[in-house]
Amino acid sequence: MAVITDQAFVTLATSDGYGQGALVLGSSLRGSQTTRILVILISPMVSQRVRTALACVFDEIIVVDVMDSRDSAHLALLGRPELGVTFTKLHSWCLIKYTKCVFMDADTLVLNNIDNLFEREELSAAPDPGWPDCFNSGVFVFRPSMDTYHRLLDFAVDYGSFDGGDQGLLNSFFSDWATKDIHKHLPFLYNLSSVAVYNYLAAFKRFGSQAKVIHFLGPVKPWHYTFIPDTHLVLTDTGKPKEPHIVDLLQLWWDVYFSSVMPLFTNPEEGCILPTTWPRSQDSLSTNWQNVGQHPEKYTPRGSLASIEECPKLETQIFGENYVPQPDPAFIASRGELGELRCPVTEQETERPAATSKATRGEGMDRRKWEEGHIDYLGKDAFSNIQKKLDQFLQ
Ligand SMILES: O=c1ccn([C@@H]2O[C@H](COP(=O)(O)OP(=O)(O)O[C@H]3O[C@H](CO)[C@@H](O)[C@H](O)[C@H]3O)[C@@H](O)[C@H]2O)c(=O)[nH]1
Ligand SMILES: [Mn+2]
Repeated sequence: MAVITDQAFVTLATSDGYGQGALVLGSSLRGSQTTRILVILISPMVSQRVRTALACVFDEIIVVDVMDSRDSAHLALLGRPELGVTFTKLHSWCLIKYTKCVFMDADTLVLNNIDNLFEREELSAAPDPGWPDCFNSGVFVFRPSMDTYHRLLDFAVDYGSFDGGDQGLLNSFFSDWATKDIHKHLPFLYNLSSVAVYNYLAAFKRFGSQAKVIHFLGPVKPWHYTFIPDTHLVLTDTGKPKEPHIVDLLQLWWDVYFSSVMPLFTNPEEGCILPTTWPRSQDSLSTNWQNVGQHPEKYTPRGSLASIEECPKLETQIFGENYVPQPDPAFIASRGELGELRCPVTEQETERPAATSKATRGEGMDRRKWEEGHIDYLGKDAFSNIQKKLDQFLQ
């Protein structure tokens, strides 16, 4: 299986939590037998322990500065105060030693080989489930280019992002995505958001088994749940299982975590235990995926891990010779406001939703309820209230 060295899957983790997600994503990509390089951008906040595990899964680990939109007004509208740091994704365009890349959020899981995405052009992405004329920025095909990188930063300074995160920015920048070229529309199955279960259950039941990538979009991520290995049960924060299809999706994620990621942490002092084979999508993930909606006992337990290998020595790389990790000083001088995009390292670590302030937690919960289809039409979600919010926003 020849590796194509000028093309890469790229993900991002600015904290250990998202690092866990990235480990599952990377393992699932290995399981899909991809022939592309796996790259992760991390912030200096990611712990050594998680970096060591990441080095077992990813070909290249790159430490980058965190960029933050610090756009609390728009992020509040989204109910996700923590997402300003997703501007850090923009660093992906600096990976110019690759000619083409596929960016994937750390909360995605690959069920089947998706290497054919590299046949697509920049910027190809799937529709966002909340507003399908926008693309979701959790999975997208792009061409690294310092020129595009600087133009994106420029654009961010001039116009900001309508949602405070990278998705708003990228949709404004690649603004003809919705209408210009249908080849740049990836099928929804390449970025099947778990909220689709609530949005359109019938379609999920009809087409869901063909999914290639699951995206655990929203404030509560798979690593926020508790997984009981003996029973393969996923528990929510309230202790009760959620909607059965969501539990099935979470179990897919946890199966990969349990079989491929946990062993990486078994003995961090003496290197880690590597799975001899990554679970292959065809004979494991997909089998379980076909069983979605069935009883949990139909899940095939993952094979046990046979041999112990030394974890490859961690090589944290800063970008290659041509990489410019920050805009050059002249650029900053011409754009004093660029400071707005940066935030000191100590402020980068985002907390899981339970640890956020009461006010923001309230907004997060509202969004979550909304996403789960529990909409308070007569109360706070009444049209008059939404209209008020829209008016405030548009002013
Ligand atoms: O503290 C953080 C937050 C995010 N990320 C990375 O940024 C991605 C996006 O954040 P995520 O929490 O996955 O956002 P979503 O819930 O998926 O929300 C949507 O909105 C975001 C902001 O616009 C977009 O980045 C997402 O692609 C889009 O799906 C993550 O997967 C990570 O790779 C971090 O590393 N650290
Ligand atoms: Mn995401």
